[in-house]
Amino acid sequence: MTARPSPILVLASSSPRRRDLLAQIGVTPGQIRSPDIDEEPRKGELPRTYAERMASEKAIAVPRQEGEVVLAGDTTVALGRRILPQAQSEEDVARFLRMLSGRRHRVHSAISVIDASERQRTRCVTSQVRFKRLSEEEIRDYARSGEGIGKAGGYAIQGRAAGLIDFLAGSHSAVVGLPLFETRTLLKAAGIALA
Ligand SMILES: Cc1cn([C@H]2C[C@H](O)[C@@H](COP(=O)(O)OP(=O)(O)OP(=O)(O)O)O2)c(=O)[nH]c1=O
Repeated sequence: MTARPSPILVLASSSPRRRDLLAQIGVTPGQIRSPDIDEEPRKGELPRTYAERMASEKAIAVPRQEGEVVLAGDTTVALGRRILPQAQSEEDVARFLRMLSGRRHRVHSAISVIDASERQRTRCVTSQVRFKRLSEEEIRDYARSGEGIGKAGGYAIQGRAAGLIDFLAGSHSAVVGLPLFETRTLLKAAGIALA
């Protein structure tokens, strides 16, 4: 019996973080394709359901050729039932941090993999994060750093925000953008060669 060649991995993401996270577990995608989907939450949609739907839709949205495996992800920051979107400006970052200051919030990080036989599997990891009680000066300094712009919830745990976070339960890699344990498991199941 001849061993089947490992399929080509397509990363359906425009996020450099997701590329770096994959590299951390020794995976280099053969192709990177940006998904273009409507990211507006549905009315009353719960944050976890939204994260799963986004990851699933991103995986479906990119063009796929025979023999390719597609991986997509979505990281959603939630305060109760409320979704905090990607911060677009320093003002957004400051506003989100004022909301997050001193209380726990959840980060839902979903991944979705479509394997070469078109089977799609989606998983979601939920982590809890708490910022210390932030002073107005800390909030302004962080917002001014620009780090939180383009990030869900307006912060980056892999950056200087780590110095303001006093509690994390769950998966650090998931908060950054990809739950690496679950990612490895799904990629293995899809036949991607992994160490
Ligand atoms: C909470 C948090 C989010 N983020 C980032 C990861 C994601 O890039 C972004 C969440 O937005 P996503 O919609 O998950 O991803 P994206 O739009 O950047 O990329 P794509 O959809 O093409 O894959 O926030 C961090 O880098 N660090 C953090 O601590």
